[in-house]
Amino acid sequence: MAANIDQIIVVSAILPELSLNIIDRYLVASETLDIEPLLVLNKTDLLDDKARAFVDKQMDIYRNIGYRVVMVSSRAKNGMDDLKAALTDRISIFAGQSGVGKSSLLNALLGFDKEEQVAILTNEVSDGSGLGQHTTTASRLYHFPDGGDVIDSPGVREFGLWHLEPEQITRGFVEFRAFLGDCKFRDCKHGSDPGCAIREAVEQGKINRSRFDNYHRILESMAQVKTRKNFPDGES
Ligand SMILES: Nc1nc2c(ncn2[C@@H]2O[C@H](COP(=O)(O)OP(=O)(O)OP(=O)(O)O)[C@@H](O)[C@H]2O)c(=O)[nH]1
Ligand SMILES: [Zn+2]
Repeated sequence: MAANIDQIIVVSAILPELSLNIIDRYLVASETLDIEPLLVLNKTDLLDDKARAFVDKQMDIYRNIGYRVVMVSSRAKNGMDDLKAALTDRISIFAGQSGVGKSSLLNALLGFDKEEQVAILTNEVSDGSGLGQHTTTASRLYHFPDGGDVIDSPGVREFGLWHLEPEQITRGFVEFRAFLGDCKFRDCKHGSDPGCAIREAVEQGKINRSRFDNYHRILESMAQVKTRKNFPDGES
């Protein structure tokens, strides 16, 4: 599947919440799959000047490490030309937390009418798992009227990192790579280890602290999942 996909459209929005931790998770997944991500911030119609400046600054964290960012509103139809341009001639998949507006964006981009929207919704409900592991629903390929394609399958919209090794998580933070060989100890965990080049880069402002914090949060949450798997209590 991954072989056909050119880019992962990572959709986020200020509502339900703007979570950089979740963005970082999708970026790690994209980097591990070696598929270029595009960050799309939807619902810009909800931002006043102050909120917009705040969100823009958060997105700078990602622009500064080479990621593309597009700000849109599927409701107010702002920024949609930028998004269309990024989708042209490429096969994309849309990913992101529930409620950020993936369906709204796809419907707007595909020019779907109400009846077709109903068909897609029905398709989604039949999935149920949300994890993509037991998905029987077939993926569909849609053509955007202005060029480009999207592969849509409920299963690939929200994917997890649980199957990754800690080293893959580390490599998934692209701006860490330049420093990785410089840690004093080869098995450095990039925490409070002495001579950690990653932590030093954070202290020198070369790596953003929020990315560093999220890196450790992701590792911690994975360690917890692994513990639960090794010591199952009851059914789960
Ligand atoms: N204000 C505002 N609301 C939006 C915008 N786009 C979508 N919404 C609303 O956000 C809610 C969620 O939109 P969906 O398109 O269903 O979100 P989704 O990401 O597909 O959610 P799941 O299907 O649960 O994965 C709906 O109430 C939409 O009307 C936008 O640009 N601005
Ligand atoms: Zn280190």
